[in-house]
Amino acid sequence: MSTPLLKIEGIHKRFGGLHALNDVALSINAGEIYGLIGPNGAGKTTLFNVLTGLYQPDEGSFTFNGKDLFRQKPYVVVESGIARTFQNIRLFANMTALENVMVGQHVRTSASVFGAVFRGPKAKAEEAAIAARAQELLDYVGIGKRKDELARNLSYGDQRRLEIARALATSPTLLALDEPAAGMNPKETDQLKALMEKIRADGVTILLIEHDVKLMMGLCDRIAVLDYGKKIAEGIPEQVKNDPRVIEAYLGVAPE
Ligand SMILES: Nc1ncnc2c1ncn2[C@@H]1O[C@H](COP(=O)(O)OP(=O)(O)OP(=O)(O)O)[C@@H](O)[C@H]1O
Repeated sequence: MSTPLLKIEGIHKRFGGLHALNDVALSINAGEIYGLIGPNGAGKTTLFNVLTGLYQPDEGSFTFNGKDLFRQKPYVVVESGIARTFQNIRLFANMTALENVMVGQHVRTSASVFGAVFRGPKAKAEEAAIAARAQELLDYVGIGKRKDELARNLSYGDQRRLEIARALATSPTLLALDEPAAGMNPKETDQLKALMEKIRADGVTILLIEHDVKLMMGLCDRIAVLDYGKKIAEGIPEQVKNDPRVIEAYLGVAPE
């Protein structure tokens, strides 16, 4: 079997007396769309925060693309090829859509601050290339015509697309999306599903948290279920949907 792209084992994260992640293990293969579901407070976002360096896990191991990322800083995680979006949209509200994506690219560019301030030919050429790439990414997610709009004036669905474009600007190998369909209407959700399928077809692996179970069942190759910080099930959507532990976790009662 090939080595997984991302592998975590024995991850624990405690907040005081609360055991938010309890011995969580999972591995994600390159090219997968891997879903993470579970009731409110199950630990999904905490796991994202651990995987992106925002939270330091107490125990465990974490490798990505052959590199040890256990307890690494967020910028190291991004440089290693993991990008994310947030459950609560975190855009620069008073910057344009284009500028938001340009900011996302700085992790992969080389011009120094000195060069940017004095705007030598190298800095100017690099800035033009960054703007062109940002425009490409806006086109890619379907909001190219809105490039000059301030982020705060975009519709909710377009803001979510812009967050994805900004994350893609770091040229990730794995894109982690925290509830990207939250607040979307059915049409926007369908468009988002198509966008995620396109991103995967273009070679980016996707890790996805989402409460929209129908979307998850139709989109994910595999799904893991968290409940009270523990992984209680993992498998293809059909298996997970019919797993008695999952039904109990969601409904609060054991199935008949
Ligand atoms: N920084 C923190 N300090 C203290 N407790 C936290 C912190 N972050 C998360 N928690 C707690 O950890 C538990 C897991 O929360 P988390 O946000 O990971 O759940 P979730 O599965 O993403 O939930 P939701 O679906 O509601 O977003 C919750 O009880 C939450 O209150």
